[in-house]
Amino acid sequence: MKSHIVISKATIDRLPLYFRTLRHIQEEGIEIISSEELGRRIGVTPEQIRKDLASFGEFGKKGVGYFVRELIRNIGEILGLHRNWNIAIIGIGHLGWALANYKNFSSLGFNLAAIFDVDLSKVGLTINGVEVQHVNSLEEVLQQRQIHIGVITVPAEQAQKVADRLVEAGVKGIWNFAPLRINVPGHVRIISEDLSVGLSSLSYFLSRQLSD
Ligand SMILES: NC(=O)c1ccc[n+]([C@@H]2O[C@H](COP(=O)([O-])OP(=O)(O)OC[C@H]3O[C@@H](n4cnc5c(N)ncnc54)[C@H](O)[C@@H]3O)[C@@H](O)[C@H]2O)c1
Repeated sequence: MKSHIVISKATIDRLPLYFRTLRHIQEEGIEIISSEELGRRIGVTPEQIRKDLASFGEFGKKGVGYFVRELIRNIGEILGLHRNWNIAIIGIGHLGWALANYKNFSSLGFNLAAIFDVDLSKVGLTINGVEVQHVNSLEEVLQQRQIHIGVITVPAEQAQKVADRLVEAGVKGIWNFAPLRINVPGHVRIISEDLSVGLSSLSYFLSRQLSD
């Protein structure tokens, strides 16, 4: 990778899209793909793809295209997906349950290694091969199982407290679904998802259409 170049967040956000699309292309048995065809499938311009990939090195062959297998490997390495990340889900309610059962995470190298909840009626259940443990044992289990990423799916009022415990236990990445801003120290990376953002954007565009 070209270390002196600052990569924009927009570029990094597009890489998983390239990765996912290339994997579908590979499943179709296609070995070489042009940036035009890749762009058509993803809905971005070929120039954008070439520019994004050029930030990380030289991929593809002029006049030939990208070698699909090689590009999947390269993008996977850029995204760190060649490592295996152990993840823990905290809060196995509606959303936690859905995430725990999402099979695609494991194909990307994310290993669901622990699940916690405070509700005794859920403790002891097995979900996607992982036993739900009481949140009281969070620190001990996180250390034993070398958890890298904590997924927060508890009610908002519990989320900061859970995040503090994750940080204290040594987790370096947090994927937060609770609808509030969570504070973490600088060495911890946090990504917050807000599903209402997508719906609100749709609402914005539909409102414009209706008032035209
Ligand atoms: N359901 C959705 O579609 C959705 C979408 C976006 C965001 N969210 C957010 O995700 C979070 C979870 O939503 P949900 O619908 O799954 O809620 P839920 O009430 O169904 O589940 C929450 C779970 O967290 C557990 N819990 C509570 N306190 C805990 C603690 N201190 N430690 C461990 N577990 C604890 C509860 O026992 C329960 O099992 C909320 O913050 C919600 O706002 C939900």
